[in-house]
Amino acid sequence: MSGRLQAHAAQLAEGIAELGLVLADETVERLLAFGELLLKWNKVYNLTAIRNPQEVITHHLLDSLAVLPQLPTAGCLADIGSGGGLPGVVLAIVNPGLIVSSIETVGKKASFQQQAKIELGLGNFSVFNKRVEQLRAEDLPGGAADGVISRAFSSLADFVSLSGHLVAGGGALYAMKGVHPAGEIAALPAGWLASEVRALTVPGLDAERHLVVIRRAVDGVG
Ligand SMILES: C[S@@+](CC[C@H](N)C(=O)[O-])C[C@H]1O[C@@H](n2cnc3c(N)ncnc32)[C@H](O)[C@@H]1O
Repeated sequence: MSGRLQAHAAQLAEGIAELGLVLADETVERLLAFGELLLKWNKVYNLTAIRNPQEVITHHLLDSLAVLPQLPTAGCLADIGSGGGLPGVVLAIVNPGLIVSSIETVGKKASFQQQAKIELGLGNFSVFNKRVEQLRAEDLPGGAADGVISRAFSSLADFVSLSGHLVAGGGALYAMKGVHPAGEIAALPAGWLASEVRALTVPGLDAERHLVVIRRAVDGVG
């Protein structure tokens, strides 16, 4: 593979090792290929504020990979407000056993993701160009999702209100956040609880990152 990210391939490999992940060379090549697509099409599709190749590695690829150990490894995962496919495309690339549905309301961003799906040969990835609140659980491949994730989408309360109907019984919502969102956790809608708030370290990213896991109170956690 050639392209602007190739000069940063070693940084990606080191970051993957630092996260304790073991990925096949072919998988790492696919991650780089997705990063190249983001860089190539960003101007046309207005996908992300990040235009620097090194930041594509840290802010997009490694940030998305950092949550991997906390997520279900099989079943269905829905990514809400996925923009240029983050973290959904990355998670689909590294986990072929997971069926990933990506929900994005802006047509050109969804089109980019569909193109990435084709170019990267992602059979376990589907894109829905819809507002999440208009999507029914039965529209997802496999029905209600075992996990529903978002990054930079909304407050935790809005995430739960707009997307909670897509979570299967016993499943969870996963919100990728910056600083510890204590105030947002206190404002969660009735019937939902933050069962875990985990501080994450992302190699090369000098910023606070947290993953908030939210479950229905009836699932007996809290
Ligand atoms: C700040 S961007 C984050 C994109 C991506 N998750 C990331 O981290 O790079 C939020 C995205 O949510 C999408 N969005 C906003 N409201 C939505 C809704 N109700 N349903 C689906 N997508 C929505 C926007 O179009 C936008 O692409």
